[in-house]
Amino acid sequence: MDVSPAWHRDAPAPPVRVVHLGLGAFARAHLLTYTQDADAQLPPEQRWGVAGFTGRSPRAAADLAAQDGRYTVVERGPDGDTMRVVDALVEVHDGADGARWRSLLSRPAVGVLSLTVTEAGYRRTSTGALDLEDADVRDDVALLRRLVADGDGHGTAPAATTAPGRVLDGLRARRAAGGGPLAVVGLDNLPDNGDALRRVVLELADAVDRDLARWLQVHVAFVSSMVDRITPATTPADRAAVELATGRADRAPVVTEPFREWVLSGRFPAGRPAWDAAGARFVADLAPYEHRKLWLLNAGHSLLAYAGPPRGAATVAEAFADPALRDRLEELWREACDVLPLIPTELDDALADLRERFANARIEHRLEQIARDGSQKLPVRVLDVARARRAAGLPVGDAGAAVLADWALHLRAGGAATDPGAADLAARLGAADPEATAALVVHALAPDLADDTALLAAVAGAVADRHALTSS
Ligand SMILES: NC(=O)c1ccc[n+]([C@@H]2O[C@H](COP(=O)([O-])OP(=O)(O)OC[C@H]3O[C@@H](n4cnc5c(N)ncnc54)[C@H](O)[C@@H]3O)[C@@H](O)[C@H]2O)c1
Ligand SMILES: O=P(O)(O)OC[C@@H](O)[C@@H](O)[C@H](O)[C@H](O)CO
Repeated sequence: MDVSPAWHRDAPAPPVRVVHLGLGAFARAHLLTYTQDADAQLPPEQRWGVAGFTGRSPRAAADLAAQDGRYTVVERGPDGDTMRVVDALVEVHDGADGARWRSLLSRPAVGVLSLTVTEAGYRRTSTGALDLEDADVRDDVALLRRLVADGDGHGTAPAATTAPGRVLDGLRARRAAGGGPLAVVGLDNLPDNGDALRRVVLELADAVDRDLARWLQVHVAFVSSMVDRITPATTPADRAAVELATGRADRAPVVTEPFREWVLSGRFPAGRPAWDAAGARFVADLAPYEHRKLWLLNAGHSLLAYAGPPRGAATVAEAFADPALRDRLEELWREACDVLPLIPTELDDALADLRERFANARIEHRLEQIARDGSQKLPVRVLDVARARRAAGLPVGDAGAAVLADWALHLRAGGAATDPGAADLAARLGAADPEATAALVVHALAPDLADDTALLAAVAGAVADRHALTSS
């Protein structure tokens, strides 16, 4: 594809050493800025160039290819914007390009495979296992069995469909080519995302070829990471603002907040960018960091996403400015802090940051975006807190229970249209009474808590309160 002269590089592109799946807004605002900053002091040939593949639609690849992978990151603070061009993305491809995917992942020089494919992209059941009943997963099993049987290293075969399928296909090609060990890094909002990936990829490998599964266990390190940077979907107004400020039409800018955080845990057997030089932290125990992020920021987002729209709010900042929602949010945060094993000052600092970040009205983070796929998000944002409170012998958190009630109402109002994982539940909710609604919701999201009478009563009570409000 012809690259517009406005986007020509000033220096040669670095070699590909990271392959990334999921070229969404977040990867562009987070992984790629950390990688660029990590490489800043190195000559081009020693840098870690990133090859990006789209997860589903080819659109982001087409937009970015026209700019040689370069794009503008707008850091939008409460008082103004700063803009920078990111150069770390050196190749962009449609994820359906199986041949290029296999070829890059076969190279010994590629040391990292990273992913941002959304929570739903892991294709897990409610127990965290790979959903082997999923039709796309079944198709991937058949494709991968054929490829293993053919001994096809790169080939012209079509790409796998699912993210676990693509990861396994790339690793299969790497093994066939003798490409050596590799680190696979998760950057989605899931606790222990590296382990979640390991599980679905290994379960898929078991279904495809046991030898391949054994090779993975020895040669592939799955790295978990907690990632944080609020990055809404880019709007036409964002693109217009970038063109006005830079004089250059950008088809793929991202708008993000100034704040960013990355904490990783795991091994990198084939090296990695010096992300620590850019502020990332490497720790032995990631759990407290990811719980802090998921139980405070992400759970808070979900609360606002389901409770905000019925009160007229469309964005995080609008919902955060509503005193009633703000009270509920502070209560939700107290319930989570009760079971977060961090020192009080660290929690206070995180909450102070969150209050500032949620209040940033210049970041237009739409609640409808956050509300999608609640069936995948609420288990790790809200139900894990309920579990932790139960294990600690603490009373059920009413603010957490109320999020589940609001979600049930959101599904009844058509929310399952953007949450395929909740379609069955939404069909069963119908006109169920509060007790039946609570039982259905808790059973769908956390079967292990289905006998928790206190939780069921709290959710039913919150549903009844909402019914009373709408019928009064
Ligand atoms: N946006 C944020 O503020 C933010 C912050 C922290 C973490 N994250 C994580 O990053 C993920 C992506 O966020 P985003 O803002 O880039 O979203 P986005 O909608 O811009 O991009 C989503 C990406 O995931 C891919 N994808 C979607 N569904 C998929 C599927 N079923 N299989 C494979 N790939 C799939 C898409 O192709 C796209 O590349 C989030 O779901 C979250 O887990 C986002
Ligand atoms: O990106 P999602 O869809 O997993 O969730 C929406 C938000 O809660 C989330 O993106 C946050 O903005 C993000 O996790 C901040 O780091």
